[in-house]
Amino acid sequence: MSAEKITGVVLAGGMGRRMGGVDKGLVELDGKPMAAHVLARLAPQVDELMINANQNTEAYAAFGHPVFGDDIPDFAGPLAGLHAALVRASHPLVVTAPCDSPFLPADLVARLATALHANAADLAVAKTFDQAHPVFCLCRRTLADHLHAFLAGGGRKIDRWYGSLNIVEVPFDDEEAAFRNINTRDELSAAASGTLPGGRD
Ligand SMILES: Nc1nc2c(ncn2[C@@H]2O[C@H](COP(=O)(O)OP(=O)(O)OP(=O)(O)O)[C@@H](O)[C@H]2O)c(=O)[nH]1
Ligand SMILES: [Mg+2]
Repeated sequence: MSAEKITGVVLAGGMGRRMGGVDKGLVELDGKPMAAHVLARLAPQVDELMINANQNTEAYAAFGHPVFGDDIPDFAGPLAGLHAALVRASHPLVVTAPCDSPFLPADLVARLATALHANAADLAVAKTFDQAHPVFCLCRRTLADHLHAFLAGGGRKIDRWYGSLNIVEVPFDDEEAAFRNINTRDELSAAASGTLPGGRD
């Protein structure tokens, strides 16, 4: 792990429309909320852990980590959650993981940090083959003002913000299944039974 300390943030601020408008992080997989799966995988990889959620704050607080919502209203997307995280993090680096990817790699943070430092990048982001996984990123806290300006100017698209930065894409081709992403009820049942391929972002 890098000498610079890292704050981990579980992004659970979405509306879960493809699952019928539920709070996806609280939906259970194998008897445990999906956010709890993600927290358990991320906890050993970071020095501080927080949760970004815009609804059901008390339920998220029960996981035992600080919970905060977006500063920008009306579900502006994952960048709003990342911005709120950057301004609250205690540590110089912030890593994000979405609440709906319960199998995330155990070496996610180590590999992102190695690449970030080796390339002197502002942000490291995971990919498998040619599929980007933009909500799995490790980001310098000093980007908070830059991101704020992007959001204040109406920017919402994560790829467009990344396009303005010095980023490094980190291949996880050997761990493709770990990025399995659960957006619908069908994908949830498939993940529980472990029989069907998972969904994409
Ligand atoms: N903070 C914050 N996070 C968001 C927002 N919208 C999506 N996210 C997060 O971004 C990640 C990827 O989002 P999606 O898979 O599209 O989740 P979602 O938006 O809840 O689901 P859909 O409504 O079906 O698209 C998840 O971790 C979401 O919680 C938002 O407005 N604010
Ligand atoms: Mg969405």
